Amino acid sequence: MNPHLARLHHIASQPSRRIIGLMSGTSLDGLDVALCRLTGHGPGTQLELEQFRTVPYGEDTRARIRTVFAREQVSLEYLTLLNPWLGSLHATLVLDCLRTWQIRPDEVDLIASHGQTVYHAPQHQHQRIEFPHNATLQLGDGDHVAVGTGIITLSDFRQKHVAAGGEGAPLAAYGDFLLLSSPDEERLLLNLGGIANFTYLPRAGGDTRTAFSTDTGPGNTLLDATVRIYRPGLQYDEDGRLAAAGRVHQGLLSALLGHDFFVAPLPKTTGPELFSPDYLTDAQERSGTLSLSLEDTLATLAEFSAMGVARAVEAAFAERLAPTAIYVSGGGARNPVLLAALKRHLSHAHFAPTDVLGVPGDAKEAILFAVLANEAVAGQPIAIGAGRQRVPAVSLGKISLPG
Ligand SMILES: Nc1ncnc2c1ncn2[C@@H]1O[C@H](COP(=O)(O)OP(=O)(O)OP(=O)(O)O)[C@@H](O)[C@H]1O
Ligand SMILES: CC(=O)N[C@H]1[C@@H]2OC[C@@H](O2)[C@@H](O)[C@@H]1O[C@H](C)C(=O)O
Repeated sequence: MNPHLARLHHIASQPSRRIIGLMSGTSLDGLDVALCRLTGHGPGTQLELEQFRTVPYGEDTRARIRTVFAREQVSLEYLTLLNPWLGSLHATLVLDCLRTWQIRPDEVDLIASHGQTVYHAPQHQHQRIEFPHNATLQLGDGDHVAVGTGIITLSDFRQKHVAAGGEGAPLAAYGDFLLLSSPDEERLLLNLGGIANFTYLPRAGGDTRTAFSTDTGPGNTLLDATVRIYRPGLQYDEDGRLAAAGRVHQGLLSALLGHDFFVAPLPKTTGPELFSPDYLTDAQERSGTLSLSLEDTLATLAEFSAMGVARAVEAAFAERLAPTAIYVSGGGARNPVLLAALKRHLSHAHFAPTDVLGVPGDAKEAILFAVLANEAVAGQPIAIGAGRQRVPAVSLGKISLPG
């Protein structure tokens, strides 16, 4: 037997595994590295987060990714070159973290690498009739991560979801369901990243077919892009200070909300391909607000993100009361203007950070991929959401051997 397959077999048969989850999200702020000890599998999975770090990307890395990120037209050569480069970069960053944590690579069982989404194309967004299916593309090839670190690597988690009829996202439902279901309450887990999404979890032991996750629209992506355009050098509106000094412009807000995405059935996904600076410019033109101040524009965009979340919650729970327990993660949880708007629109709910559930918000998505890898090698296809469209019961991820 191939010794790497023998090692994988051994890892899969152990009661617990040490897995590094890697996530690089749409905000391009850096690589999240979560060293997890996962015991068991399925709904009994236990998580111990041993270490976590976000390794910030340098300006050069961000610029390379932005050369292709969410763009319809790019150089095919550049894309081809970026794929192994990112994989090797991620391998190097993992080795740097392991050195800092004084852990040898052979003390880690698996890496679960999300890669970098560079283009997300659900059918409702690309609308090309010659391609009647969903598609999504993540770069940072798993073979490069495996060979570069010497650690068996699972990657490219989204393709199986698409192959089985999903949009390739959000995958959060699977990990949230395994780690965060509670017998005491039904929950919403709200992630405010570049794109905002939430997972609905019924009470543990309840009807698992009702669990699902959905994107709701922009989280921070338009806020960040606008700050970068008006204030080059700034990456985002720290603590929402600029937005707090502005006022919501109702005309611009209506124009922003006037897209079919906000009335499309749940679950649904989106990305910065749609919610780009052009989307804002178009709404500004239609509402005659091209010369609105930066502060008022940001205040309106924060309101827009919050209303996207509120509309999706209303749509999901049109016929009954929405869960009152909402746990928040993602960088947008640090934006007080966004949070205040959410609390206004979802006034029935109690908000708390996911940290109170033992899962630090900043690490949650990286942990999610470690959980998916754990299921792929030691578990079963994850059967949730069978009552909802596009939540396939599959195990996710491709396996790269280091030699
Ligand atoms: N102190 C802060 N004040 C305001 N906003 C903040 C603060 N800290 C982080 N953010 C916002 O959070 C963003 C990063 O969020 P996060 O890391 O959750 O995104 P991501 O994981 O890349 O996105 P996605 O989940 O869509 O892939 C920043 O770009 C910024 O907009
Ligand atoms: C295609 C893609 O990378 N989507 C991301 C993105 O970031 C947030 C939101 O849009 C979510 O749908 C997804 O990530 C999380 C981890 C998910 O799949 O659940």
